[in-house]
Amino acid sequence: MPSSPDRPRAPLAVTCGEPAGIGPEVVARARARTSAPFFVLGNPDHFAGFGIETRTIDAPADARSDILCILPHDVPGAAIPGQPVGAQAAGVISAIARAVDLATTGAASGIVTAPINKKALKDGAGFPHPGHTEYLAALGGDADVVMMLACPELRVVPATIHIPLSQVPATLTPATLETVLRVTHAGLIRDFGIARPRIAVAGLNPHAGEGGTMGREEVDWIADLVIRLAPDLGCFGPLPADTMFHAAARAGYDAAVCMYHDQALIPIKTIDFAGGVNVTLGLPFIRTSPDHGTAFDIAGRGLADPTSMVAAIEMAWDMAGRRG
Ligand SMILES: NC(=O)C1=CN([C@@H]2O[C@H](COP(=O)(O)OP(=O)(O)OC[C@H]3O[C@@H](n4cnc5c(N)ncnc54)[C@H](O)[C@@H]3O)[C@@H](O)[C@H]2O)C=CC1
Ligand SMILES: NCC(=O)COP(=O)(O)O
Repeated sequence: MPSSPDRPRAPLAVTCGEPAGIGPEVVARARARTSAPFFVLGNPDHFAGFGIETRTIDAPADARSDILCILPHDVPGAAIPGQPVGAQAAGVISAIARAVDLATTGAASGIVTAPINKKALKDGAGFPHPGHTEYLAALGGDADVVMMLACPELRVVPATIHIPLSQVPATLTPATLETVLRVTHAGLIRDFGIARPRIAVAGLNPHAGEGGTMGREEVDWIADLVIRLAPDLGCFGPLPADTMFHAAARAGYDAAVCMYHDQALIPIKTIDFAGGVNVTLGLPFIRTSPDHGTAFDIAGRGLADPTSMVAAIEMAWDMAGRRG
């Protein structure tokens, strides 16, 4: 059942992510750093040992904000830092689907995903998706979704996501870029409260092609598309990507739509790796995630910084409040 202004919001559903990674640690440590209500779906044993009091609950409505509440989910066996266990992969995946069900029925206000290791899920359970974003799009009825990474100084959207660089030019089409721009525009209004979003569009090629001398996509179609959509979507460009992320340039837009994964993610992870949040726009439910991955190199060593997980939880909670 969806929430409304006169009914208390349901807690957030946090997924356990890869047990061999830093997900359980950052979820546990996040509990002490935010008052937003959440529970985590996973194996309670995986959340012990972080010095955070835990409690197993029977239903989302039992979640409390002063204690780490765990709704048990079948992810069998011990968590071994840095070493994924094949038999756990199916549970990691089904926890995501269960969280989506809870959000869809209103038992959860939204979902926050702890990081998964894509290779571990492929090896362990044949996971066919390159990441959460694509899996959630499928669970959301093949929704047109957009990956946005956001921190206080910058929001970026990669128009193509988890594909080889060699496939980017063929995957980018006027139709796909138009969809990305429309979903981004709608998300900035709905979830970030920006009445008239300004969207900067990066070029694909060095110097945004420099008039066709370094690649033709910009002159062949990107510029025309951006001009056509500008009155509706407040977009402009294509801009040379190397000069659109310095502080003065960032002040001129609310989000930068980039052509491929690293063009978008390198600037934001450089500016604010600790505080960045990954949010999926276009889904019929709220989903955020920390910007980092499973970090096997530091798992189990007490070094994981929970700041991004805290920011992801608080962003999802704010969005839930905004949506009502
Ligand atoms: N939302 C998700 O499920 C995401 C999953 N991944 C997956 O994570 C796996 C590892 O990816 P990598 O590229 O190595 O990125 P990573 O983010 O896991 O690690 C990169 C570097 O940052 C450090 N680091 C990451 N998070 C940290 C934290 N909270 N505190 C302190 N240091 C931290 C790590 O120790 C490592 O040196 C891959 O399988 C990737 O696909 C990556 C990004 C997001
Ligand atoms: N590099 C971002 C990333 O891998 C996160 O992807 P997703 O699992 O949120 O789709």
